[in-house]
Amino acid sequence: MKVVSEVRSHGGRQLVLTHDSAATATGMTFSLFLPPQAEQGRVPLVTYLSGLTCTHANVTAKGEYRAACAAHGLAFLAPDTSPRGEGVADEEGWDIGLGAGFYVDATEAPWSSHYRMWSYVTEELPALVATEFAELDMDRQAITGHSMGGHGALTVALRHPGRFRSCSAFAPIVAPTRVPWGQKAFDRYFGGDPDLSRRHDAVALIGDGARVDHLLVDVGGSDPFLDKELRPELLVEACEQSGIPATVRVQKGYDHSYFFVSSFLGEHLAWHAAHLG
Ligand SMILES: N[C@@H](CCC(=O)N[C@@H](CS)C(=O)NCC(=O)O)C(=O)O
Repeated sequence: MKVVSEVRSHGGRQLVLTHDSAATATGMTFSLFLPPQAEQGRVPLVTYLSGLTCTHANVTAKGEYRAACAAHGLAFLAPDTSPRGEGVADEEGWDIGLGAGFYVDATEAPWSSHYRMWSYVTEELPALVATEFAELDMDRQAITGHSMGGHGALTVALRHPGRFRSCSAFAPIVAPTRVPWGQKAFDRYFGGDPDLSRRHDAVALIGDGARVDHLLVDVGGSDPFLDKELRPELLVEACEQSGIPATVRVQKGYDHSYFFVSSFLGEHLAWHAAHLG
């Protein structure tokens, strides 16, 4: 692992790091913010999964999370959204391939050789940061994400009961098997395999019995993707039917951008901090 950059911010350390990933068989870059409290002892970790077209850099530059992380003593981990580099498959369109890994392990060629973002974010990256940063308390973790990353956060939390004390999301794709972005991705990455697809669909997972303790979700009322791609009402219905306590808020006038995410990320971090103790 190599440090690409390190800067002081809000009394903490904002790092960008790179390493060779066994999961994706590529180099991978991620960012990690360590709050000032990490200099005195171990701090909880919030993982943030980004949306379509993003790298680690979008939230790191535009997420405005550092003040809240420093106030609450939270570390903030932001991985990339796909493998990149020579030999990594891509296809025309920003909703597939590079920047659009959908947090799954692809089974179909040509994607399967590198697109293994599920293994990367659920196993390899947490193990790496746990080894490299003794100041992280991996028994106190939370997860959140935006859009495709909201889908990632929900599915990762639902399939790892007990690992995350809290899960939240911004404008998540809640039922990828039922919307164009998800259908296109699962068609390419899984050849449309219905069982694999179902295991990466938050609403379907809840229907099949997966649970989290509680959820906090914000969506923008003026998000152009709301009705066609995000469909938060399906998550509300699934949570009502399954008894998952969920706060799903429609934020009037907000769109899908980082102007929306950054407006509520501080509130989400305060909510995570309350659960992380
Ligand atoms: N590129 C698409 C938009 C894709 C998009 O909105 N991506 C979101 C996540 S789903 C994002 O965070 N984009 C990067 C950014 O705003 O920095 C378009 O032109 O309509």
